[in-house]
Amino acid sequence: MKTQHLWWEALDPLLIQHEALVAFLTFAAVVVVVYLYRPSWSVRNVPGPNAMPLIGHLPLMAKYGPDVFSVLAKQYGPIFRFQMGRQPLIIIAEAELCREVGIKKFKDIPNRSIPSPISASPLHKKGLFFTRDKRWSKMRNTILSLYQPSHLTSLIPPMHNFITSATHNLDSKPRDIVFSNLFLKLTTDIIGQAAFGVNFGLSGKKPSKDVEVTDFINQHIYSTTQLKMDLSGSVSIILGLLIPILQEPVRQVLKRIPGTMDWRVEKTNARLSGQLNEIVSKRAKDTETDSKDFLSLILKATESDPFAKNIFTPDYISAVTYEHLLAGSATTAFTLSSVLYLVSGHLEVEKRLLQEIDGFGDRDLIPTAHDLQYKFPYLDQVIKEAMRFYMVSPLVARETAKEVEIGGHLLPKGTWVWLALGVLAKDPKNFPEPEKFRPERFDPNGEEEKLRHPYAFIPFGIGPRACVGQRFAMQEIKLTLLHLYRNYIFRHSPEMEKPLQLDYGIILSFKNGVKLRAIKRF
Ligand code: HEM
Repeated sequence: MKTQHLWWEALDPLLIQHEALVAFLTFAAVVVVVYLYRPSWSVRNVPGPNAMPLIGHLPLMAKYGPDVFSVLAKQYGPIFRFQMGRQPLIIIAEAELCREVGIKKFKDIPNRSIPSPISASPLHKKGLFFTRDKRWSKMRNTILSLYQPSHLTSLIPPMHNFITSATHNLDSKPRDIVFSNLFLKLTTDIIGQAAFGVNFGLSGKKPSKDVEVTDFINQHIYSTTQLKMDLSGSVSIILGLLIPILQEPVRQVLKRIPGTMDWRVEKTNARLSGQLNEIVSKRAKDTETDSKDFLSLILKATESDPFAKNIFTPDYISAVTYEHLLAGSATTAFTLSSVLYLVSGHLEVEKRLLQEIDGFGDRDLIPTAHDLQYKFPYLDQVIKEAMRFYMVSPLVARETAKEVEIGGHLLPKGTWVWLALGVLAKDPKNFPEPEKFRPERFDPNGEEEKLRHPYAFIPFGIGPRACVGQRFAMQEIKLTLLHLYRNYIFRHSPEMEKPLQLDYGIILSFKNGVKLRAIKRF
């Protein structure tokens, strides 16, 4: 007691002497506390677990992994608060509320929030995904016009060529094939051709020797895999999660220090942007070309529409073309791997699928876009069920543009509202026995499908901001599966873990790949 007294007594003159410093430190501490707690304070009425200072609910993420939002939805209901570091997210885990956010109140919630891995990367920020308001709607309208059914139909022959070449003689390969890798190469080749008019040559029989292309792809893979949403990203990305105000200044310092991850990411993105800008400017000069790739079509659209020209400056064209490579490869590859993995573990599904596919006609008959859309109803159900079972993009982001009421809670302008598509897909109210792989649940004549809420299954998102590449992806997925099952069946490799481990990045991926054996059909 006595010592404590002396301690204070000794401190007194010091405090008086440094009155200004003490006042400043107290003020700074208050500012820090207000800064850290202000966002969560503004949504404190939304239910949710207690958050730890600074890291929020990240430990819950580490504890429950991908299931964290299902666990919290059971405890806190269809709308709850989850604290990603300092940033609160309002998670929506019910179909009707998703409709409210994505469609009914779209005018008040038109944009996506920008997570910390993206905010440091202009290349990723200038794509359709993260552009906002008027610029987004103009960009989206121009892009949508390029996805007309006639254009998609014209893509079938090149898609088919890539598929046959990538899946030729699979049974003669080493016994286990890592299909997740094979599909990533195939889908990158397909989207590379469709977006840039460039054959990356990753999946074919003769891999490309073109150093520039290989370099570009390597830069792309590095840049993409660094977009982490947990605490394993670069220092500036982690700070962006915890203390966003420090992200940019720290990134500016670290990007100049060789050897840091921020330095490597900066160098990679600069190189990638440089290569992209070069492709765009070369193509812009090449006015004679009648190429139908996405880049050429955008350049043509900007020539005929002065408004589009203002919006689509070369940096935005590069970003949006590159975004196609990013958005259109890993998602589609993941879906293909999921289908093969799940079907090969459910032989009754495989039997019905093979019957439908064999019934289409001769093995060499290439289907039209119309055939793909209408002549494979069971294949449709299998793909949907695989996408439900492993939802590649289990969360989609939105941000309120003004104060708005959702599910009885008033959310201020700037609130991050995320739709938990993955939770909806495993909700037994809409999908009885959700852990069972049962494609028949999507049979349009079945009771389950008829009773289900129309927005319970939305793997491509919802409303005006839903995926632009949906029809492209479905065409590619069906064409690939049709070709594969005409020629092979697949069996799990004994080397593969059960159940499959998943990895969380910007989207989901298989941690150790999907390893299968291909058996030739005669
Ligand atoms: C199985 C394949 C795919 C899945 C599951 C998927 C899923 C999604 C999801 C969930 C969104 C967010 C939607 C929302 O916020 O409501 C999205 C947006 C987007 N996707 Fe896809 N996608 C796939 C393939 C593709 C392909 C092949 C492309 C390009 C050709 C593409 C390009 C885009 C773009 C540009 C956006 C942003 C749209 C906007 O903000 O206006 N996606 N996708």
